[in-house]
Amino acid sequence: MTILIRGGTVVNADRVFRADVLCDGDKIIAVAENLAAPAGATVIDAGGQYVMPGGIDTHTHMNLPFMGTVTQDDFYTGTAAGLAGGTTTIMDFVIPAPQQNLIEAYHQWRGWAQKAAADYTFHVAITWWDDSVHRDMGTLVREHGVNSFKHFMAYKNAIMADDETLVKSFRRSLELGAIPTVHAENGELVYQLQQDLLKQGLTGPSSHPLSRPPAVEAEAANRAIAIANVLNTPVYIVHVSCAESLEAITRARAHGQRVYGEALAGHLVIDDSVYQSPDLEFAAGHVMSPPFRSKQHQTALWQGLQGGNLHTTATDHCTFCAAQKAAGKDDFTKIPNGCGGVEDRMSVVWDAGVNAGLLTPSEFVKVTSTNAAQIFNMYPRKGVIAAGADADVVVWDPEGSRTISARTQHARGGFNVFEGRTVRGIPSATVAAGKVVFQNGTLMAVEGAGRHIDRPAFKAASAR
Ligand SMILES: NC(=O)NCCC(=O)O
Ligand SMILES: [Zn+2]
Ligand SMILES: [Zn+2]
Repeated sequence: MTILIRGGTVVNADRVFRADVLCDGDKIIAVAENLAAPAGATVIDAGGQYVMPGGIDTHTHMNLPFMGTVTQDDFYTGTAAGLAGGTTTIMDFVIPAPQQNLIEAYHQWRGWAQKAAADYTFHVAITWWDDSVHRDMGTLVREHGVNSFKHFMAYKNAIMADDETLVKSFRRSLELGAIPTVHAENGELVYQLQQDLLKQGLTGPSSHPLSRPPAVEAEAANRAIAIANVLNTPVYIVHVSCAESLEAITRARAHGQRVYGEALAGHLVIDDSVYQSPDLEFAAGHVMSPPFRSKQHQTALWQGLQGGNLHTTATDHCTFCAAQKAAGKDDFTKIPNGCGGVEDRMSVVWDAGVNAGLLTPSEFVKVTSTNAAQIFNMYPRKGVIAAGADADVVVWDPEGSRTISARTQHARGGFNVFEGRTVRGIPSATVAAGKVVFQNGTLMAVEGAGRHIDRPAFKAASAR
């Protein structure tokens, strides 16, 4: 398929310029003014609109078995929803059960992802440690295109990585040229605070944020950063939600440490008042970890994105329906943690960031696509509008608007944390791997069209 996107303004992370964009097969082949349409080409008129690299959501959980249940969105429905919102690549997580062989888990997730409508790639979680994990990390990096490993510092008695695992895995990641990433919350503290709250009879969702205050997150962020500093590894902190974690990142970066931070669209615009709702289904629908915080923390996160101490935006898309959330109706610790957003991130960040004057269009591209591609070694295949890059392109209508609702979303779960929010700035067309997959409100996602994106190590793997 040949596609000419004509008359738009290309927005890359480094500059904004008038150009047409010609795609052939799954690649962009030319970016220049006044390109002629080849015979048979599909022409998209982008007059007055922006033409940007497809969004990369660095943090999703499709088809995730978690807390005794499985997320509502699988790799097809979740990636299709992303395409409707301008996200053309997701970075999902292989999360082996404790003692599960890493390679077996990797193939399990690859099997589930066969359905994906958009490109995908995997971080692999290190949830336990022995010699086979050390060995299999090498195999994943050398043979399976994995260059990032995830560590849950929370979820005690489940997938939590202790300090021994963190140290050994960070060291192994360095050896392999992979980047360690962390969910930074002190799992022991969370567990003890949860038990205290339950003993006091505080069993509802309003206890969820009380069991995970900012200091719990900051302790883990500081610990991960300290371990990375001693071992001389980079580290990427997922879903940074509070000022204290951001301060830890900022301080480390000021001392020359290579620390990266991710902000979630939800944490940027939703505050913790949601947990006080008398509608317990609504409050439980917002239970995710780390929890939504006060407005002061939202302001700090925006400053982090503006100042370059936070680098990516993601969603942690992890959808559970009301019936699943009801597993915790008598005990908030049993509410499956997770919220959606893959369909909404680009518009939410544009509306609350660019329209509010907090981000320029180029900064928007940086934090929704380019930085992710660079940090996780997919650049310049992804993250830029340039000849040779993948034909993942969003035609962005800065004046188009929509009101977000679970009633009209493509994602499953029947709930949306952005419910009722009207956003200005929406995709008028999404091109993924050289195919028009969304145009003027119509989704044309194809099950199975997504591809696994191999991400090479950051330096040649040793012969070990
Ligand atoms: N974030 C969340 O609450 N659920 C998904 C798993 C995780 O990322 O911690
Ligand atoms: Zn997490
Ligand atoms: Zn997550």
